[in-house]
Amino acid sequence: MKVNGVSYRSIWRDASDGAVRIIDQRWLPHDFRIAVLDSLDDFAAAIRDMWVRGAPLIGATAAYGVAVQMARDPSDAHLDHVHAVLNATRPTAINLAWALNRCRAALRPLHASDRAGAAMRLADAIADEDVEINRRIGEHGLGLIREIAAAKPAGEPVRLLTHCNAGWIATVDWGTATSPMYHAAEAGIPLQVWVDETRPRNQGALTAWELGSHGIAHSYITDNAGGHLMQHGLVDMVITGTDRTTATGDVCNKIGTYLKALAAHDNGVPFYVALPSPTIDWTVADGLREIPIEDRAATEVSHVQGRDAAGGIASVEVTPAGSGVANPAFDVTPARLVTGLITERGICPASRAGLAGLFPELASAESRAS
Ligand SMILES: CSC[C@@H](O)[C@@H](O)C(=O)COP(=O)(O)O
Repeated sequence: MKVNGVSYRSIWRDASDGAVRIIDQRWLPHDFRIAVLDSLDDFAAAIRDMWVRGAPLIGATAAYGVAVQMARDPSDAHLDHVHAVLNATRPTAINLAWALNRCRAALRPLHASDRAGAAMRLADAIADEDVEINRRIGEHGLGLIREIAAAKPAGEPVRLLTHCNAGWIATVDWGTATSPMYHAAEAGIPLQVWVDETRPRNQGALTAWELGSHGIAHSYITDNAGGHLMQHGLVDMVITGTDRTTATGDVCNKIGTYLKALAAHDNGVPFYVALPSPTIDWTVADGLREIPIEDRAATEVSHVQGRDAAGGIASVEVTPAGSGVANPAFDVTPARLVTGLITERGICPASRAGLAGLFPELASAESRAS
């Protein structure tokens, strides 16, 4: 997608020098900076400390991390070491383990001298596949938005609510929850997007930055505003992303998603989740009990980062000295609260049968493995 009129992906291998570059998301939406990832420490820090973030982008970054490392030392021992280091960076988004396992399984049978080239081709393929998956999610989600628009007086906007940033910078391109929005905008359907701020890290500001860059009307709202807006009939549909969805359709996503799903359920507002297939964890049946929830630093809650009056980026403390702080970063929305899953193969109910119907080969591969 575009930044100041120039097309970017969130991660890419630069044709000029072969280096892996990322949009360094720590400074957005205020500063657009690009960083090079080179050492294993760089890749691990980039994922752990959220220079890159969002489940699909975490997976693609890990794949490029493996590729760069295979050019340095293609041994079995180093492959296992890189897998272990990167896999330990963030526990909740399944795309990380998915990408690392895929890389290791593809590289292990190869002679060491063939691994560097194969690893880089695979990382490029994972990135390209992500773009295509998200484009297709956008096409399927567009159908839902069209239906809502068709039931409204001409010109009245479709009002969507989204949580966190499941936008193009959370993926390689397009985004998951935002892809239907970009497709709707291209189709000329007027939109009004309610963007949850998503404390503590305010990823909603990233979503607002993205939508603003593409001319999509939006309002940045506090996390607690969504229920009120739904009660007053001001939300036609909720679309969120997901960091891990179980084989039974439970959806793990950024903390606060569950409360939005409850409010949507109470108010009869459809609650859809944009789900790329690499985000399905076929090994998990009960999201609430089985998905590890990332416990992040207290400073993310006690402090807020933003632009100060002098134009610099500053961090200020909001909690009183001595207060305890807890920071669970994700929650699980039970499948019963999810109206549907928008995947690259179409929309299905949030259920084992729904997912297996769209992805029979993945569902059966898992049942063979277990
Ligand atoms: C397309 S991204 C889906 C999710 O990864 C997104 O909604 C989210 O929760 C991101 O969390 P983050 O902690 O910023 O990585």
